[in-house]
Amino acid sequence: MTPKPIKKISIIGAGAIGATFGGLIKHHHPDVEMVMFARGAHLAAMQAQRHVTMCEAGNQVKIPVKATSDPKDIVGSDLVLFTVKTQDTLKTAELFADILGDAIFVSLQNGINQRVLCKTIRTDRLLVGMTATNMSIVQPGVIDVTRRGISVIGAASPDVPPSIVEQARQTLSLSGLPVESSENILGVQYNKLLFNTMGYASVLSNTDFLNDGLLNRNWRTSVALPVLDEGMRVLEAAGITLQKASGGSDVIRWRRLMRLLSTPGLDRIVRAITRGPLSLPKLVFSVYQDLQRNRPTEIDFINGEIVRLANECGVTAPLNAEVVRRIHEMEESTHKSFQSREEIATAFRRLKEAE
Ligand SMILES: NC(=O)C1=CN([C@@H]2O[C@H](COP(=O)(O)OP(=O)(O)OC[C@H]3O[C@@H](n4cnc5c(N)ncnc54)[C@H](OP(=O)(O)O)[C@@H]3O)[C@@H](O)[C@H]2O)C=CC1
Ligand SMILES: CC(C)(CO)C(=O)C(=O)O
Repeated sequence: MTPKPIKKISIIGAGAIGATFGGLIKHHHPDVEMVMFARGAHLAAMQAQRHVTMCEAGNQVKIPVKATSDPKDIVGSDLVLFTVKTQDTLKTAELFADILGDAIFVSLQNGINQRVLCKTIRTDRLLVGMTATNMSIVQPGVIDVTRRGISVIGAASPDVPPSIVEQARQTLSLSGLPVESSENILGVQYNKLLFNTMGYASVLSNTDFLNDGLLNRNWRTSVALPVLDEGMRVLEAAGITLQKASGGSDVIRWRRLMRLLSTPGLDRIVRAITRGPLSLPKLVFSVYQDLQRNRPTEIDFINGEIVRLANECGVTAPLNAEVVRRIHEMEESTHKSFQSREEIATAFRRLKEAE
């Protein structure tokens, strides 16, 4: 069967990630009908201005979009991109599930959301994915395109015909962002999740993960490597095979690299190179963005997912549990005071020794 052409696209949760994909598709393909579902001040700004502003490397573009909060506006969509935070997944999906018709539904969120989405969304239309892009809402209606990374999508179950996966991939690629598909999307999602377990641990000390975290021997060997090792042990116990995206981060390679960096003197040489022309990007993790905005984070679905899986398999994950505990503590405190890298490294080293 020839897939239906994509004429109308809706973005449910048109925040940092969703508005970027939606905005860029509309920018490059003005004939596509683009509907952005958002809420609060961000929705109000897009409605008042009738556009979303995208900033990238000092340039600004204003892209005309229809912004709404009325679920009925979804009717007739050929593809729906779902980009709410993981904790909002079920209640948001339920608002739209009965009126999606034949729309292809693509979740591009962190976490393993298919478990929840398959309860409400047609399984023959349900795709999930991961994105290694990095974006943020810098003010209502304004998105900063911080990093154009790869995104990968795939069928959440064998019910989805391969032609639908390919059509979704081609549609999201209209944004100009690289998008590929994978037959082991669960492995891709967990690969990214493990990367984020280390990244979110770096948020505890407001550490620039690549430049000051991985290249700092004490933090790397006391926090990043043990958190990753623990996650990998849990996934192995759960029988999950990791899969990397082409050009994307591969946690198995990250682990090898981190161990290699412990060769005497090597991290100092790498640091000297990266302080020069080969500087590493500064990632602004979404957990950090949420803490800054006094919002609940997705920590329960990332480091917390490792803890959940560990419980399910009868093993333990105390380091990931500690990241979850500490991030929740920060969510609850009014002053987001970070501890130093050294304090966090000492606390995690003690925890590891106590195992
Ligand atoms: N930002 C990034 O760089 C990256 C994010 N991700 C993942 O992508 C997903 C989306 O993250 P991100 O774009 O940063 O999140 P944002 O908070 O920027 O965007 C989500 C948007 O959805 C809105 N929303 C929530 N519920 C509804 C609803 N019922 N109706 C309409 N709008 C709704 C939110 O409103 P409100 O603010 O009021 O809650 C918010 O504006 C997350 O899973 C995140 O982990 C993955 C890689 C990178
Ligand atoms: C690693 C990153 C920034 C995506 O590139 C992310 O997934 C997050 O901030 O949650």
